[in-house]
Amino acid sequence: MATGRVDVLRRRDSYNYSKREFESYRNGVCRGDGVKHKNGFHLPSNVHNSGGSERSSNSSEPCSRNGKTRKSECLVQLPPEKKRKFSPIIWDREEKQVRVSSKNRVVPVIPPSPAHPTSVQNVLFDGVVSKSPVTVVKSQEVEVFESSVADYLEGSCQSEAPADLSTQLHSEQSGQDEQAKKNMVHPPNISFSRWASDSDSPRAPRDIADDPCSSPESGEIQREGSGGSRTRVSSSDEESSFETPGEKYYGEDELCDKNMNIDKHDGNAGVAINQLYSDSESDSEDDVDLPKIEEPAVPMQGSINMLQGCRSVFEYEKLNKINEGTYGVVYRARDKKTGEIVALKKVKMDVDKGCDGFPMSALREINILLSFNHPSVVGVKEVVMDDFDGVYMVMEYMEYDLKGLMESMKQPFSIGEVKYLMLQLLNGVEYLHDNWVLHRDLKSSNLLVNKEGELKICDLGLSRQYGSPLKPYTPLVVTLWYRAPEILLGTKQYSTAIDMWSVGCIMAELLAKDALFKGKTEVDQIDKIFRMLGTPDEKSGLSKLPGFKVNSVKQPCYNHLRKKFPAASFTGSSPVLSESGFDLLKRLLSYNPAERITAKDALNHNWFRESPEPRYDFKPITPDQHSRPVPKQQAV
Ligand SMILES: Nc1ncnc2c1ncn2[C@@H]1O[C@H](COP(=O)(O)OP(=O)(O)OP(=O)(O)O)[C@@H](O)[C@H]1O
Repeated sequence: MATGRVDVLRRRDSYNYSKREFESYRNGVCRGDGVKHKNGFHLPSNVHNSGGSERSSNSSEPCSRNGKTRKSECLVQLPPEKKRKFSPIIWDREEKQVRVSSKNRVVPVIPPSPAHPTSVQNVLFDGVVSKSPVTVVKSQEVEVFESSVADYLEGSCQSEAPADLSTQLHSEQSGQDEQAKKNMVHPPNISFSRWASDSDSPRAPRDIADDPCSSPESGEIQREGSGGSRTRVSSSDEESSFETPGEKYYGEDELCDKNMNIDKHDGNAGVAINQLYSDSESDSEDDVDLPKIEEPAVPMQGSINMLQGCRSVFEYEKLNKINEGTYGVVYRARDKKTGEIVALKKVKMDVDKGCDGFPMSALREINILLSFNHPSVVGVKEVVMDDFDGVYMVMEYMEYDLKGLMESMKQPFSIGEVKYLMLQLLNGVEYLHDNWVLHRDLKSSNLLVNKEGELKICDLGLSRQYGSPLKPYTPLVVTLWYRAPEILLGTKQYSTAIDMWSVGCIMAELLAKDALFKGKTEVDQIDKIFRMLGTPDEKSGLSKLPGFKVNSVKQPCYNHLRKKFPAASFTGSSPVLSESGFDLLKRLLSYNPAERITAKDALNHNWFRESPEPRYDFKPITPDQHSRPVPKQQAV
């Protein structure tokens, strides 16, 4: 067995240990060793074992979720693994694999030989068979990804091609690229089959959700180019029901969207979204001469049966509009059959044209969220459509977003509450990063909280799998406040550290109930950062970046940050932060991306162990931020 595989297994075991605990807690599993935590996230060991205000893990606690007893969940459950629910990529150096598609096609996956260590044939996106040989010697991850994207781009979706894939992986530090590439050949703690199944068994048909069109690697989203604005319409009073066939409806944005869907896109949404559910016809050449494998009659547990196609949005009753972002309008709705309250995010069709006119951001978000499975990442249950090719993501409903929650609070969160929220956030970010996904738009309004106090990351429209080229944001659309200095200063190579900077900004915001750096322009933003954190020195690497020369503020490092978060406050006007807490904040806001703390290390930071301990019993007390009374005419 290759070293890489051993590392994988070791890592997987250690993950399952913590995951078992938190999943069992979340699912209300009645038995299990150790302390269970409300949102099932990884905890530092001595926090684990501490009692205090931690929520009870009493074994007699009824198994319940959302107040309903679920007998089945009282059984011992196998912990979900730290991987995607299904995978767009098969990486396996060990064994031959077959890929099964919805068309009963089987594509052999040829393991790379030492002579061809980077065979592209071992990487297949569903619906796209790798054809392009790759001869340049690069890290395996870079190569497989690059070839897949290239193949994808040869197909039906004309997305922007990556320009320089070889220099991206983990290489924020100039001069370390070579080492980074070497590391990537046998990366420590990185699986060669990160997304593949444990068993290396044939891929199940559910994998077809990861359609080539929906591949997050397949094109760069530039919000600034989208023409969309980031104006939010919060909890609009305007109510409108989903139009059923033969009915008329008058909701303003629905009318707009309807016209867009019909006139501008001519059904392309349907084409694109159906590609999430069934194999593309465009690769039909691969159907030839391939042996068939029976599809399992019953979909695997926890999976979504992608072969069924999209259900209709009319399965849901719209209750009210929650919010509107750049890429979607989010509604609160009720499942007509089960009565479950859900959030429906209607994809805006006019923001960016990715695949067949369907917004690439939405394809990415759908693809990633459908395949992800983590308590701190918002769950997407299914994708539904209306009669006008309007596409909706059906998500678990969350009563608050952190920004709105803070706005409704008179006092900032307590330190224990901040710790609990930070632990959940870090667990979610760790999961994204472990699955090679950069969120790239972490901010308080993209962190949802439910009435149980569970925090979940949402809005993965800008996210992408790293290893691909990443372009700097521009100030026009994406919120500046959480943007890492290296991006502001024009770096073209960035990685997970950009999310960690955002996490640092969020930590400060949670403590102070106010955003840390509220710049109006990119220059203003970087100026505010430098004034607060000091002028970066040579070692930070920032001074070499193109944008650095415009900044002339000279400040000693981190002094002002400490003033804002003092160790003690006699007036009570500033949020108090211990040495340890300040150390974590400083490391999150480290100028040098290579030195910026990772999610994993942050989770093990001493701050979470010291008193006061995280408030696991935290529940927001403000009324449901996203709900509205249901108008009579819409009642079931
Ligand atoms: N599952 C959910 N439950 C409740 N509210 C949600 C849910 N998902 C999103 N929202 C609300 O809708 C808002 C917008 O959602 P989201 O960020 O996904 O849309 P977007 O168009 O991608 O926004 P952005 O402009 O930030 O990119 C969120 O800030 C939140 O208030």
